[in-house]
Amino acid sequence: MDVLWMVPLLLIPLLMWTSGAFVFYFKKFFYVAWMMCLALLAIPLCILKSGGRDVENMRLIRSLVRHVKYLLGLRFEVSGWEHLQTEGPYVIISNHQSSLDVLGLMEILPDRCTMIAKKELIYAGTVGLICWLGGIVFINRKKTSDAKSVMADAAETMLKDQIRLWVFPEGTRNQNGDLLPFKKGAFHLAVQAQVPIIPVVFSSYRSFYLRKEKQFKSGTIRLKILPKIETKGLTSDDVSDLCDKSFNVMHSAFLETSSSVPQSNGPVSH
Ligand SMILES: CCCCCCCCCCCCCCCC(=O)SCCNC(=O)CCNC(=O)[C@H](O)C(C)(C)COP(=O)(O)OP(=O)(O)OC[C@H]1O[C@@H](n2cnc3c(N)ncnc32)[C@H](O)[C@@H]1OP(=O)(O)O
Ligand SMILES: CCCCCCCC/C=C\CCCCCCCC(=O)OC[C@@H](O)COP(=O)(O)O
Repeated sequence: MDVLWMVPLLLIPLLMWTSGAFVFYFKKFFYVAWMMCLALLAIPLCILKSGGRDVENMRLIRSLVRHVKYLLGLRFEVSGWEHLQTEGPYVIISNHQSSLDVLGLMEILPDRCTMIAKKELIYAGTVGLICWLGGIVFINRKKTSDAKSVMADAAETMLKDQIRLWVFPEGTRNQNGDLLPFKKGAFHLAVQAQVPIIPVVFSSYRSFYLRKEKQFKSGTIRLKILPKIETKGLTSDDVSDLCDKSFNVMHSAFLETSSSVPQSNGPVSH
């Protein structure tokens, strides 16, 4: 009889464990904490290897992050690898749904490639420091003139140091099931440096990850690398057309890959 009162006590954690919201918070917390720990490990390794801020550190960061997808029950299906076989600098543009995008980015990140990010990221503890060591270019989105001049410098550095840059042209995270209109920075950057743009599309996360509904199941993400778009000979007058053209190819690819995303194939939590 005495043990009967323990039944609800045992049921509560069991119910929490099987509830979607618990799994959501647990996986989110684990993801952030694990990335923070990995960054802590990466910091001394990067400093020992390159002595400080260097795009080459991204190789090490990439190799340390690759296993994280397994821990979260995520799978990537990549297509269009051949489009990344382009010599020299280029600008990669992709849609941006969540901080989980970092996992897909690290799946396909080419050598000598770093990112453009909001400046607030530098304050994200060990992750912020590893972003700085990896050569990430920080911009102040609230001050367009500052952001433009940082990106103009980045165009010069790309050519001088043979660096590739990954930009999220939506300018913010977006999980509304479609793409946001693109900001122009990525296209000015590519035109100023006269380098090609390689569009990359992540399929919708909505079949396994819903922030508002607190759902984070196992799932498959399709990553589609699209053919490069040349910018040789283009000027700032062509930026709007280039932006529209890039949006259109990515939008079609987003709708196509997202409609055929397989449902979760790992253990499903409700
Ligand atoms: C082991 C380790 C574990 C841990 C491992 C961690 C790994 C580390 C992974 C990190 C991963 C990072 C992930 C970060 C993800 C984000 O931080 S996303 C947010 C930051 N990124 C961005 O915002 C990029 C996209 N934004 C842009 O490009 C925007 O254009 C800018 C530059 C911010 C400007 O913003 P805006 O003023 O709101 O934008 P916009 O309407 O485009 O431009 C206004 C005018 O300026 C003009 N303009 C814009 N840019 C330029 C330019 N560069 N030159 C000349 N004119 C320009 C436009 O043409 C426009 O003029 P009109 O054509 O209308 O006449
Ligand atoms: C205040 C700085 C941001 C706090 C970040 C918390 C620490 C994150 C720790 C581990 C996650 C590892 C991946 C880190 C890269 C996440 C990049 C990211 O997704 O930044 C958000 C930015 O794209 C758009 O921001 P907004 O949605 O416009 O706002």
